[in-house]
This record gives sequence, structure tokens and C-alpha cells, in this order.
Amino acid sequence: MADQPMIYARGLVKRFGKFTAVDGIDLEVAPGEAFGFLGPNGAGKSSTMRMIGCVSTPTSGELRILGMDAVRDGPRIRARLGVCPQLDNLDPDLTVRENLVTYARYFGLSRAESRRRADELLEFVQLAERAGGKVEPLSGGMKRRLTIARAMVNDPDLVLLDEPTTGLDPQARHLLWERLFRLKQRGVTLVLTTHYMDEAEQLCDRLVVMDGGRIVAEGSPRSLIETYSTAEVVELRFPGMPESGARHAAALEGVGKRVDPLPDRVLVYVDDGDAALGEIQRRGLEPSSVLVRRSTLEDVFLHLTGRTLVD
Ligand SMILES: Nc1ncnc2c1ncn2[C@@H]1O[C@H](COP(=O)(O)OP(=O)(O)OP(=O)(O)O)[C@@H](O)[C@H]1O
Repeated sequence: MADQPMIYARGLVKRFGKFTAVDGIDLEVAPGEAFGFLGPNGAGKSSTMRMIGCVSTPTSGELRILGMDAVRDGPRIRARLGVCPQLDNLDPDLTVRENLVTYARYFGLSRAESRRRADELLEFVQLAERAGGKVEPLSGGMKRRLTIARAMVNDPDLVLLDEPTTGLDPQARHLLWERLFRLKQRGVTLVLTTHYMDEAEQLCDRLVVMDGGRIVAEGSPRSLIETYSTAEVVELRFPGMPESGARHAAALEGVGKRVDPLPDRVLVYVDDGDAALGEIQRRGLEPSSVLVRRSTLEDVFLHLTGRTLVD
């Protein structure tokens, strides 16, 4: 049981009519891992998560969650999952604490146990002082934290988070990441979807990059960057872009390992940013702005698909 994967999928497919949203994916998530699905809108991340959460039936393929069959054992699996959906579905008529207590009661906890569990979780997500207030006035970040607390009510083995920080401001995102990191430290297996490369880099031990319903790459953030990108990226903006982009990209050929013209900038993939800047100067190119940065998962995605993660 200890070595059994939390999630095991082989040839997993989800079709909606003739449309294939998830196109034969293989997955294994180990206990205690923080695992991510990174991809743009429409990549098939949510469709996969809904099958893992046993609220959507696979069209074909094998899917085992916590060692059980996702189709046959749905109710038993769901009882041991924590689910944080993309849209918060908190009850606006209840107080913050009552949202958790009501949920805990579904899982068979007594009223006293439910209140104790709710207070402990509100402490954990730093909402204790809002316990008696209504949900409505909470900020977006607070509502997300409350949704995460609710997902933890049944002390789940596996927590599924669908785009946990979409729509939140940077401060709220960082606070949420910090709390999720604590959960990970407690040994909870986290599975999340995101189209934010920084979120995937911060939280995930391992991830799959999804595009068009398929897995296009898999590994740790670091190994993906090492495999599919270079150590550094030089970002150059030129006057007259986007029209002048192709011309400037051609003039940059050979400066690094790869040149990618985007509408608003040209990316040059290099091992050594300083050496590349020297070469750019020698070639007499005159960008209006220059930035040297380290490679990210966004660069990996661009390399694999020719597109950016977020439009
Ligand atoms: N119930 C449905 N009926 C028909 N098509 C669907 C349904 N659910 C999802 N799709 C389609 O399947 C594709 C994958 O959707 P999915 O929500 O899994 O993508 P995603 O990667 O999670 O993107 P997002 O970030 O927008 O949630 C999309 O083209 C979507 O329109």
C-alpha cells in the first residue's frame, strides 16, 4: 500500500461527442508528491482533474485512484479526496466557520468534532478572526483559502486543486502558495492544474506539460528547463515590432541556441547572457530594451508548442 501510486492512469481518454479533450494520457503520482498539470486554457487539465476526482467518467483507459478503480469505487475514493474546484462554491448564507462545519457533518463528524476541526483549519488558513463573519465580504484570496480549508475537512490523502490562484493578486497568490507548501510538508499529496509557470515552479516536485489533450513533456521543473531550454534568455525589444520582428530575429541567428520572435519581443536562448550581449553589440543591433533572465517553464512550453502559455 505504501508504495502504491496515489494516481495511476494508462491510455486515459475523455471525449465530449466527437471532440477529444483528453487524448490517451499515462500518469503516475506517488504518495507525498506535489504534482502539476501545466498547460494553456483548453489543454485538457480540468477534464483530467474531473476524472481523477471521480465526477466525470473516462471514455476509455485505466484510472486508479488510491489503489481503487475510479469508475467502480467512485464514492469510496471521493470520501478520501479533498477537492478545491476552479470556482469557489462556498455557501454565502453561512458564516465562514459554518461553511466548514456543515461540510464536516457530511463526512460524519459530530457537531463538536466538526467545530473543532473547523477552528483548527481556520487557524491553518489564517482566517480564524473571520470565523463568525459571512463569506461574502472576504477577498478572493480569503475565499480560496477557505475553499482549501474545506477541502481538508476529511483529512484527505490526496488534495486536488484546479487552478488554485487564478484571478488572485500577487500577494494573495504568495500567501496561498505558502499555505500549500505547508500542506506538502505535512505529507499531503497535492495535485494541481495551472497555467502559471511560476506556480508550477514554486509548488510542483514534478509536472506534466499538457497541450491539446496530450502530455508533451514530463519531469521536475528543473529537469524540464534543462532538457528543453537554455540557462538564460535574452529578451530584446526593437522599434517597429511586430513588423520588424522577423528581420531582427534573422539578424540574431547564431547568437544563441535558438531565436524565437514573439509579437512584442525577440527571445534569444543562450548559455551565457553576457557573452550574447557582447555579440549583439558587435553585430550593430540596436534594441530599444534588453533583459537577461533565467529560463522558465514558459520557455519550455514555447519550445514544445510554439505558443505562449498565457495569451
Ligand atoms: N462538458 C464539456 N462538453 C464539451 N466540451 C468540453 C466539456 N468540458 C470541456 N470541454 C472542452 O474540452 C477541452 C478541454 O477543456 P478543459 O477544461 O479540460 O481544459 P483546461 O486545460 O482545464 O482549460 P481551462 O484552463 O480553460 O480549464 C476544451 O476545448 C473544452 O471546451
